[in-house]
Amino acid sequence: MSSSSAYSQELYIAQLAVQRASILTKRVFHEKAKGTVDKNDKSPVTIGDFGAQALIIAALRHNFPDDAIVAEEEAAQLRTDENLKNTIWDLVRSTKLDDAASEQALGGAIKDADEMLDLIDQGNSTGGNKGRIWAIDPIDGTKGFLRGGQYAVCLGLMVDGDVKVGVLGCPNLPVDDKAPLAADIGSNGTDDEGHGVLFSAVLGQGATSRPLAASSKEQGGRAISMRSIDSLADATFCESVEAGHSAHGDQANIAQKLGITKPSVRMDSQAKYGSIARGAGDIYLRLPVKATYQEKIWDHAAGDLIVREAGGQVTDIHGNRLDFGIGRTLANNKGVVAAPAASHAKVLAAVQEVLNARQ
Ligand SMILES: Nc1ncnc2c1ncn2[C@@H]1O[C@H](COP(=O)(O)O)[C@@H](O)[C@H]1OP(=O)(O)O
Ligand SMILES: [Mg+2]
Ligand SMILES: [Mg+2]
Ligand SMILES: [Mg+2]
Repeated sequence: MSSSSAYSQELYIAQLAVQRASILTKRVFHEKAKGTVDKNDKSPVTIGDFGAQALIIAALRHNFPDDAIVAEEEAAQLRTDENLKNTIWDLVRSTKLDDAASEQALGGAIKDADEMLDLIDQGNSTGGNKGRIWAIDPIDGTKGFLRGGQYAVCLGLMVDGDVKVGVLGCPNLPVDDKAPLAADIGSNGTDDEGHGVLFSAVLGQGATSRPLAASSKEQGGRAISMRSIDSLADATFCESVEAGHSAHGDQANIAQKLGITKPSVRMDSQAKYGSIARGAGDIYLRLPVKATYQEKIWDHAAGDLIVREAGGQVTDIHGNRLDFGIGRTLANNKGVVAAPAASHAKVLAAVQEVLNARQ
């Protein structure tokens, strides 16, 4: 991609920032006891989540000081837990990109532990449809991360509510775009040889993948696209591992209506979006379980763009595009239906039949 393309600098920095944060998450998995602490909402959050968020925000602040940031985590708990703060600080200050120039492009090291906490808290924007806003999920799929399954480091840039740049680091997905999705992908051990992929997209410029471990200087990547499926019966669909995050029963009924016979592939995180974008699966269904749950923008911004730039369509269960411009959540949307553009209407029709029958 030429350096004069729109958003080339944002893409470059976003890719490096996600690469660096992924190095930290892998270190946490391999080196640290993967202890969890309870957030108010009782979701598991590890030192990896805080550390990755600090590194990404530091990179954004250095390069784009005026941009707003919406990020999942906040530092309040670290301010009262010296041990936890120091553990994370040790990791953060010692995690660098291999290439000195790339590390420099991200602004280098954070000054001290207090600056780290302040950086983490700079992800507190309320979002909206004005100006430039980054959305960060430092570890999406924390449960997958903890069990050695799928997780993703997620970063998206929205401008006036529209996602323009999306980057997903998936340390435990196969590098090979053509690798079939294994049934055990939700808990396939470790991020060893042959694993680790970085998905990227810029609006109007297509989607790419490249090895996450590629030298951080390397630009570009391979173009990826969704599979064109002649018959939906041949499709593979992806869904959450967690039954509480999407309705497995309804999704099975939808698959049956579409004539799909292959079992669903269950995996955590936005790795689902990346997988279908490169044709390793075809459809991602996320039907609401709880009517009141509002999806978070950082759980979808990068994946939504990557799938659409790879030839897919992404809507909610009502057929509306995801609206990233109204705050930290997708309050205007319910659920997610992602499929190849040519098949999306059929998939959506099956979704609606099943949901209507539910009432
Ligand atoms: N009730 C819910 N319905 C849908 N998604 C949820 C729900 N509760 C949490 N999530 C979010 O879903 C994402 C993971 O989705 P998946 O199961 O597809 O991997 C996580 O970011 C998780 O948020 P959190 O990080 O706060 O746990
Ligand atoms: Mg979480
Ligand atoms: Mg998440
Ligand atoms: Mg998260």
